[in-house]
Amino acid sequence: MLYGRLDVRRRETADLLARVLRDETTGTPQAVSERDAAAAMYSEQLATLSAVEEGLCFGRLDVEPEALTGDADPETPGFDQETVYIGRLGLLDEDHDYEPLLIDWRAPVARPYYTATAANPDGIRRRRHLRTRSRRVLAADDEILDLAEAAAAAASGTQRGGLTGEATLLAALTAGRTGRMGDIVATIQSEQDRIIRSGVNGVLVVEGGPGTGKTAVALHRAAYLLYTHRRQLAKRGVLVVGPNPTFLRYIEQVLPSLGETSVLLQTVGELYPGLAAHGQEPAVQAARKGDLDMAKVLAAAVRDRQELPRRTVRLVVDNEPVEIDRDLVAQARTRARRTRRPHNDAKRTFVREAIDLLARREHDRISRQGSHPDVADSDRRLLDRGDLADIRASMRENDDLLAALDELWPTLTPPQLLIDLYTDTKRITAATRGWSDAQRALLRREKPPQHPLDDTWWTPADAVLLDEAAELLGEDDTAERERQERKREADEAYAAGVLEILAMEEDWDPELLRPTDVVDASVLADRSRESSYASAAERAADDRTWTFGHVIVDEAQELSPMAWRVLMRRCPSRSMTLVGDVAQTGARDGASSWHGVLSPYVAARWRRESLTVNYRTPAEIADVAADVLAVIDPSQTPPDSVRESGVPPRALATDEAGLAHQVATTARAAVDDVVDAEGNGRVAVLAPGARVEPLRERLTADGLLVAGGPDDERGGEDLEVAVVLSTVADAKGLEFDAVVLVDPEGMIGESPRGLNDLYVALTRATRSLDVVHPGGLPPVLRRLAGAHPG
Ligand SMILES: Nc1ncnc2c1ncn2[C@@H]1O[C@H](COP(=O)(O)OP(=O)(O)OP(=O)(O)O)[C@@H](O)[C@H]1O
Repeated sequence: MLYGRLDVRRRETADLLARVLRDETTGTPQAVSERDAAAAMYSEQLATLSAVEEGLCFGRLDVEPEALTGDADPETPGFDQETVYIGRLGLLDEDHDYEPLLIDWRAPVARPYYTATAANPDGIRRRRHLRTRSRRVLAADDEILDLAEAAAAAASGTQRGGLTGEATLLAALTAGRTGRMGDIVATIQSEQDRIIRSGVNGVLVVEGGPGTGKTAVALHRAAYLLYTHRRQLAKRGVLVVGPNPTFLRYIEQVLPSLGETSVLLQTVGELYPGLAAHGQEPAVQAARKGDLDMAKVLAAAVRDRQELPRRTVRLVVDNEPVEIDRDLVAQARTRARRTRRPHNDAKRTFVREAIDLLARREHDRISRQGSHPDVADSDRRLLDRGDLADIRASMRENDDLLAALDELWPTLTPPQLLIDLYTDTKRITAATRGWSDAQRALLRREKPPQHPLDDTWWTPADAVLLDEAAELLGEDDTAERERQERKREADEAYAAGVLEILAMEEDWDPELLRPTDVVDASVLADRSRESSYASAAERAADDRTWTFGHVIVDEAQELSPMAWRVLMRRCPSRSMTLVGDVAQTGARDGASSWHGVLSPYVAARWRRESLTVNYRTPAEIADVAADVLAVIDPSQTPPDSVRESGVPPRALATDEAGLAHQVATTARAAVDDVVDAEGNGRVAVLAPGARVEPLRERLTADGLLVAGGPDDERGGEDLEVAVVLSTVADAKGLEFDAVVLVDPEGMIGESPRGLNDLYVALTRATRSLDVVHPGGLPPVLRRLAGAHPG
């Protein structure tokens, strides 16, 4: 019945869209704009309706009749129903007084589906979990929320305490991985739900060990916030920042599958518009560029470009000699700097002041000449020419003079500033007072990029510096902004009219997707700007000064202090969700404490939530990881694994000569073990950086790896193949059915945070773990040796 209803909705929306697109307009800009706005809206609705096909309805709540008399808000759909069905979106029954047929998982009435327990049933008698594939029900699991029955079930071993919908949850957790993260709407657990629905304001830090669902929770929180605070957030959009392109590919389908499109996913390297920086550099170098000190260095680098001439510059303007000397430039420079405006903006002051000073000098000189008693009357016309305003005007039009001033205070773009700095030792020295030569050498680059925004030349740390440089350089776009603001106001007034007409014209389904629910006048006006129907997310991607309604940072422990500075600029409201695990920090300049990261921006005003259950790693593997955590930070408690796999992790000893062979054999066995006939199941070979390329050759030759990456512009690893070979840094946040971990000793030795890397590598597997070690087994992994001596 629900799918039938969904089909009707889709048909209706498709018809409306078709009608709008067919519509003959009068051809006036307004009519075109009106049609395009309606078309964009229907397309968006259609996308949402298509996205919910799989798992449309996944739960049912039976409410105690007496609980219905509570003081629930009568506006809330389903508040007075004894049975409610929970699903991916809300559907109403138009023929029966708009009774809710399906309740959106984010609506308040759906909440007990995730939080009710036998001890605290929240008015719920029974909770049913439906497992479906396509339009077929595969299984239904019931939970009776009654203490006595729960105790009996626990005693008989059929139900374990603390988990909601255990059978459905375990089915989800043990399913073979596809290389893309899926949503968890059907099985969100109580501690996760609390975080997902936490208030939108302020900074929320979510901590939890590996596999506790931090990423899943962060993405569902984005969907929840957009649903609950649509008006506030749809317009500004939500930004999700992830650690690398591979990770973004891994998660990019989750939000669209929840019907959300106003979310922009970016890596740090993409924060500067027009650039997807993925150049490589050593960790020490990235750390140096990520230090907060770089803000001062860049400011100094900009000041260094506001030069004093070494020698007096001599020019001829209007047949008169003009001299630009140090004193004059110094004066003009001081005045320009005093404006405290960005460099390119302050340039106008510099040029105006310099010309003014030159003109005065010239004026004085001419006046002196003109009043000399020996000057013949015929030459007194010089005095007329000595009119100050005239002198200024002709100087302002003199190309040579302007070029000379331009050299002293050049207009700069952010890439130019950085390229000029990196490629010139003298400039580096001038900007880095107090640095050692070794530190300075970390900024030096030999060759400039072919193209100013070459993605492979710039590194993610550079992208952050480009943003900082853009702040310091600025652009003088005041006039342009004013023009746009005026146009926006006019567009908004117009859009309000369009909406009114749309609302009157159609017999709108009074559900979630009435036009006025999806867009308001300002959103519509935004969309119709320059006939571009880009979503807030798309427009935000092109605009460095865009500020978001909410910012979510995943693997937040990896961000450098400079990157935090940029993100805080993108979110002046400080409505943020930061998820991470300090024990997994791999970056040298990453966070070792949240307090250190946040206090410069929000002082002590942030709240913390924790996740404690590990949904990914089976207990056998988690125990090995826990030994490593105990060395990294003994004060941390490892999360509890939700299940055992029955497959003990193995250590496989080899030597240098036999390493590649051992890795290939182990990976092949893992593929046979975990990849099923439908192609589900993924294997990762995780190795220290230096071993990746030699292994790639071998695994490709053996037919285990396919050459070539994904063919979209984001880059990163292709995750939809059976075997992935990667460093730990690139596997951050990902998961695989089986992991072959190569050379743990090498991994530990590779960086000062090598143990953290080992910890991350150990916690990627949902089923099996094999550790191939060419040298001895590191003491921290002795548990593996115990299980498999030798
Ligand atoms: N409530 C849930 N129902 C079903 N699956 C879940 C649930 N919570 C988490 N998972 C699954 O557990 C796995 C780990 O989740 P996720 O990647 O979000 O963890 P994480 O805390 O971000 O891990 P890491 O710190 O290692 O990146 C994912 O496959 C996720 O889908």
